[in-house]
Amino acid sequence: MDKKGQKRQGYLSWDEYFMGVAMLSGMRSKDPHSQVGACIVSEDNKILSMGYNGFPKGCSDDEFPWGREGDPLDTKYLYVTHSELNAILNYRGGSLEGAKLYVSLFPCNECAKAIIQAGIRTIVYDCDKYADTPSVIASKKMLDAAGVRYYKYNRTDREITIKV
Ligand SMILES: Nc1ccn([C@H]2C[C@H](O)[C@@H](COP(=O)(O)O)O2)c(=O)n1
Ligand SMILES: [Zn+2]
Repeated sequence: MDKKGQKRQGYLSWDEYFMGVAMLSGMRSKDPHSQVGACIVSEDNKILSMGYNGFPKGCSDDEFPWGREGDPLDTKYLYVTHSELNAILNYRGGSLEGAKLYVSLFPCNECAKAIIQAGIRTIVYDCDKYADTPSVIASKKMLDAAGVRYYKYNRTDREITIKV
């Protein structure tokens, strides 16, 4: 059948598009172990905000620690802002009520609190490598109680190449 005059096939699905944007955002992270990206989308599929894990403004990527072990004050954990929280805080447009969050790693308990309070109703996540930790177990407990829906991103194995 002649395809002339018909729409192009093979375009990105909404989930591929927004998870792709979240992953691209994660590529800005300086964290040597886990680069996490997030993209917040309105109910009608408009991108509202993005974020990645990093230190707060004024806290130098070269001076604050990126380590994972040892004295807690010498690890990243007390200083880093998670991608989801950065995406929420980066939003300047008002309410996030009813929004969807695409994130490359399942949200921790602290981000879950912010997600719930911001009114985000749906989470699409890719990796859940910390599923057995108290932080993620508590996160799911709160998200369930608050009626925030979450589902795993269905990887399509599509390779998206961008030359810059
Ligand atoms: N949902 C999440 C979970 C973690 N992060 C950040 C926090 C750290 O920078 C990194 C995790 O480090 P790891 O323990 O894997 O070395 O990812 C986030 O942004 N969002
Ligand atoms: Zn978090």
